[in-house]
Amino acid sequence: MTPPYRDAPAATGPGKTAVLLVNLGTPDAATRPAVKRYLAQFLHDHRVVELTRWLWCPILHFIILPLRSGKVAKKYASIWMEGGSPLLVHTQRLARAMQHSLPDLPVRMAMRYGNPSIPSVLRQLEAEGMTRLLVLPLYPQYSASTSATVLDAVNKEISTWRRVPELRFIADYHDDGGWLDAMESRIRAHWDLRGRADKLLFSFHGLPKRFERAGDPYPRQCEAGARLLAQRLGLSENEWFLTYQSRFGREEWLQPYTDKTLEQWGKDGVGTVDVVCPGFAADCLETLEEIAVENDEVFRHAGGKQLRYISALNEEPGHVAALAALARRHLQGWPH
Ligand SMILES: C=CC1=C(C)c2cc3[nH]c(cc4nc(cc5[nH]c(cc1n2)c(C)c5CCC(=O)O)C(CCC(=O)O)=C4C)c(C)c3C=C
Ligand SMILES: [Fe+2]
Ligand SMILES: [Fe+2]
Repeated sequence: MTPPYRDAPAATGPGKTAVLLVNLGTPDAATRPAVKRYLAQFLHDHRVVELTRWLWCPILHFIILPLRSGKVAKKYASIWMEGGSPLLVHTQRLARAMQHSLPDLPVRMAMRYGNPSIPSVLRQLEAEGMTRLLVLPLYPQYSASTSATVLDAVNKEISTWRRVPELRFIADYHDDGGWLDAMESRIRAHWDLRGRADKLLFSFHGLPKRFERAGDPYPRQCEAGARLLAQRLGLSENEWFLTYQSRFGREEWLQPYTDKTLEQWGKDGVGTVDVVCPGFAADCLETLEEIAVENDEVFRHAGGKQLRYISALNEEPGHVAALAALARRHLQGWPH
């Protein structure tokens, strides 16, 4: 029987170290079929939906994909940029800027779901002679549903290679000094421009509560990072709050929920709120639409005056410097 391994490309030099940035992924177009394709790949990942196939597949194929894809495509259309989905555009710009900061090795980006896929980018790097790989998932806080599944996809691809690269993986950077500096500057820059709101809300993507009970460190890392930022910003306990957004399905997710909190604050007479989403390295549907549009409506409808969304770090220089320094630290001891 022929072994299932791909031949190693002929060695052409001493081997290369490469950095791979990975983000979640996004549809190729703001259309129903493209969103359906993307959601189907995403929601078949067992790290994301931990249900047995026989139970989940009928729900996914007959209820969720048909009902959700069109609705979500319209939301994507409302935030689409000239170069594509904001998540893709900002991740591409970030990777390009990081390449300038790390000129002596290739810096590439891939998406866990959709394009450019992890296998396609890894094969390109392999063809260029890559023998050492640093994987940096663009998630400051570790979760099995995000960071771990990136490693799964890398391992799945290289499990078919005869010569696998040496591998390093950055699991999280929620308390990294450089990243905290960048986040702090981002918030202060917003305040310099628009003044301080009555409250600063740290809104993180949610997870099923079940994941926390199973030992996922994500909520602890969200809390630790938000507290460090609040301290750096000199905020007292009643000036900031942490919530979780983007609930999916009927079971309980991490609480307190962002939308319910904003609704209550609107009713309680809180006038203005600044919302920052430190879990999102790049702006995307969950920030530009869910926070800046949907939750703004929730807040104002309940009586609030104004919700000001503080944009993600995206490709801004402080973010690039922080991630380049983080990568350099993890590359120590490797020739490049
Ligand atoms: C179904 C369960 C989901 C889990 C668990 C989950 C965790 C999780 N997601 C992010 C980051 C992003 N999620 C985004 C979109 C998105 N997330 C889910 C579901 C889960 N996420 C869905 C179904 C979608 C698609 C949109 C929708 O149908 O509502 C995005 C935005 C992508 C974009 O194209 O803009 C990001 C980013 C994290 C960090 C996380 C766990 C910590
Ligand atoms: Fe299926
Ligand atoms: Fe998500």
